[in-house]
Amino acid sequence: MTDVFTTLSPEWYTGRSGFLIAAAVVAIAAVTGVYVANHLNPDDKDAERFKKLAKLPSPPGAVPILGHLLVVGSSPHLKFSEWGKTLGPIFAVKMGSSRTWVVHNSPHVVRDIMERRGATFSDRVQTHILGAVSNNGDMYILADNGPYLRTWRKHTNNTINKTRLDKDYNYVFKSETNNMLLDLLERGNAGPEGIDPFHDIYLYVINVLTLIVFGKNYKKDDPDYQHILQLTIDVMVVTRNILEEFFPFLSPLYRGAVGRAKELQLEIQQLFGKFVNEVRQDKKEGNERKCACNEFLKAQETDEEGHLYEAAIINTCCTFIMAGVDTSAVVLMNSIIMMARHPEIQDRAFAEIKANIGLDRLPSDMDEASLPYTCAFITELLRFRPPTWLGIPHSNPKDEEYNGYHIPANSAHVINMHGMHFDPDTYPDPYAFKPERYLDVDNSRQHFAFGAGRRACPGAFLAEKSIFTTVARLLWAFRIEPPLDAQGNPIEVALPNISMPTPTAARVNVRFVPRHDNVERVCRA
Ligand code: HEM
Repeated sequence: MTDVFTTLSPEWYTGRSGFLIAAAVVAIAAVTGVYVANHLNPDDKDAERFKKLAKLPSPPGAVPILGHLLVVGSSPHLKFSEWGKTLGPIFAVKMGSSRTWVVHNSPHVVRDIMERRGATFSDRVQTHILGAVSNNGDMYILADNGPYLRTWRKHTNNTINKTRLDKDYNYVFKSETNNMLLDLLERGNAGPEGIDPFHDIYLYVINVLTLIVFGKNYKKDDPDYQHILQLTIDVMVVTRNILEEFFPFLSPLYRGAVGRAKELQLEIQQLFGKFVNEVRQDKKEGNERKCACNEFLKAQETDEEGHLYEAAIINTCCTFIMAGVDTSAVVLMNSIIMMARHPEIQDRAFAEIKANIGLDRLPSDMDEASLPYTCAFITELLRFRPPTWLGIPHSNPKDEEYNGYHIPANSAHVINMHGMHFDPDTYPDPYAFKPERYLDVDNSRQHFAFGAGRRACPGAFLAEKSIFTTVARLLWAFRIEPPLDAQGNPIEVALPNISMPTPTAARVNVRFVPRHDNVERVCRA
């Protein structure tokens, strides 16, 4: 905006017209100023207001160009939690030369900003790499808030809400866990060194998702399965490249990564396009598959808004798989690690399962209400080691005010799960793994693993159902024990690493020792 009072600076008027003119001009300006202030572009008025607001507290140590990057280091969540102790529940850091990052360090800030003001704080942070890999937001996980996102969140909810999952997809969790248990029964206790269940877990989570999305599952050596697994890893690697976000002025240096992201998008369109076509073909031939993709194709026939175009369907199907595979696999691997480290927790959970379900059938997700300790184990797992410590940043397209602070336009908002999940006021003895902390407390906000507000994970029900079924069945079938050294002594299974902001699934060896003789019979029944 042109600032009336800057235009009327002394240099401007004294040099040319003398004090009389100056006085007249000032008088006119005063009147005009009132008029202009009342009729300014609202954005300009806002800009004035925002200038007067306090700046968010910020830690020391920022330097030109790099901002706080050097002091933040490679474990930002750990540093944010440390800073939160002195800076309070919300503060700002400068990550590189670009936007302000706003750290949400307390549940009430997340509630006030992301939940109550979801209409304003629900864009995503955009970079060329993210734009390329997502086909400019066709993968709606990376799209800004708007009609496209709303349409796809609506279709997601219609397809994988709790009722639909219970009604249409229960068989998926049951059959896929059975396959995994039988495989582990065969290989899991063959030698003292145990086995690494990484591929069993990935096969399970990918099959759960491909069955729900495309009505199709795979064997480990199927080339399509291998391709999905590889793409999941490649997309994860390319989207982790966030230096472009921190130093946008170096954009020529990122061409290689943007090119790679475009290649991956092409690969996604080919592979997932093939899957979508198979579903379409079956539909044409009257063999409609019961799957999310088929529902999207049906909705496409009556789509008036134009958001269900081919690339959108392909990328949404792919998003379900990309968003759900690693996250669920990390949680399941962590569940195995925590079981191996805590025989007393396993024994208590098994006792609960045996008493309430018995050994003649497998537990299912319908048993949640009668297995509170098993549920508490999973909740504690999501508090103690969520698959990401900072979630996916939200953004606000315009300048905003919060509690007297100015939140600059295009800020990136992160939920610092680490700070909140280890807050001793909410979770006494926070670094201890204690499922029982959830048994007597009515704590509806138990963790932030699934994010918050309008962008909160729409796959949370699916993930919870899948994780509960798997964990309850592993506990029912096996005692998970650490591997043994040459002398037959147990080798401690390491805790999942806490230093990575987005950890990958841990690689560990454990032994799956059958708890009873019914495992094979019941799994094959
Ligand atoms: C333990 C498993 C999972 C965890 C911990 C998890 C966590 C998250 C988090 C933190 C976000 C970002 C939320 C935010 O911005 O506030 C998210 C978004 C998302 N998740 Fe999940 N997720 C899991 C499994 C799944 C599954 C199985 C699906 C499959 C449908 C899925 C689909 C999505 C999608 C589509 C989004 C983007 C939502 C949007 O941008 O509006 N997630 N998830």
